[in-house]
Amino acid sequence: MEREISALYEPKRNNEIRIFESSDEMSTDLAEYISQVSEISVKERGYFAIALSGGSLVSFLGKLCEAPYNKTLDWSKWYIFWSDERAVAKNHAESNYKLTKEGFLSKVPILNGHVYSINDNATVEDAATDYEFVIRQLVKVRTIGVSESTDCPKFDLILLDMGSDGHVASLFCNHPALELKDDWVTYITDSPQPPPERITFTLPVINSASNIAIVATGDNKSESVHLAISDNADGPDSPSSLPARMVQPTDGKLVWFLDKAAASSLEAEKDAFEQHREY
Ligand SMILES: O=C1O[C@H](COP(=O)(O)O)[C@@H](O)[C@H](O)[C@H]1O
Repeated sequence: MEREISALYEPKRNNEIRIFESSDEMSTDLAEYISQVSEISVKERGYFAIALSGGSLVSFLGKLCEAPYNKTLDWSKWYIFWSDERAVAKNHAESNYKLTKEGFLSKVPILNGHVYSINDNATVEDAATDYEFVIRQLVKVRTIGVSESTDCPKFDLILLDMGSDGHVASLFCNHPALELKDDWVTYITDSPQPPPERITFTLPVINSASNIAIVATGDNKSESVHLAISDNADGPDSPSSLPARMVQPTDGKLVWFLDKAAASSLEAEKDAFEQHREY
């Protein structure tokens, strides 16, 4: 059975799909996954540099704020970044900082000095330049690792939430920002979803991470999940029409966290993969 399915579905190296029956199960497994990655990073490097995103992902971080993780994790070694931010004040309803602060950061003992939010008091261009500068300083002292293959920062974990159109961070379909090779952080002023101005990690930075997790929930994301994951999907015509498909770690590992609705278009895979099966 497994052999038959792998003929239908071409596996990609170092990718894994996890499909969950309920939000509660996803939240539980995501907490365990993040906890394991953080413990390995702290053991190997002395730090855990994690980049967060906005969207529904944040609601799945709740279990990390509870026992046992709130007591057992070495929170003093956590360094927090954002894969993208909207150009709004930090107390604005559309701010990714506000979302993650209220849903996660305010509930765990992470040191304030380790929280690297994106400047909401500058133009998007300046905020992107400043953020890249800060990251460069932290790479120099190795609080953030460096990728030997790409010379980019090597975050221990980048958590992404895929939008229904297949965007990740603030990298939108067919946007020129997807082509950037040398910048680590960039800005856009024409986001197809409000607000128009945003700051975002570029693909080289995302793909240089040691670990990338993409969360997608709901049946409005199922077609994009299918196009992003399956080599058997028709289209997209060019990779940039589906940014999530361009997320492919250079040396790291990618894990998809899907609920059943988001996984519902994975026809070939659906029969083959129970929860936590690797492909
Ligand atoms: O605009 C954004 O959207 C995505 C996905 O959000 P969702 O509401 O569809 O779950 C998010 O990952 C990204 O960080 C954010 O800025």
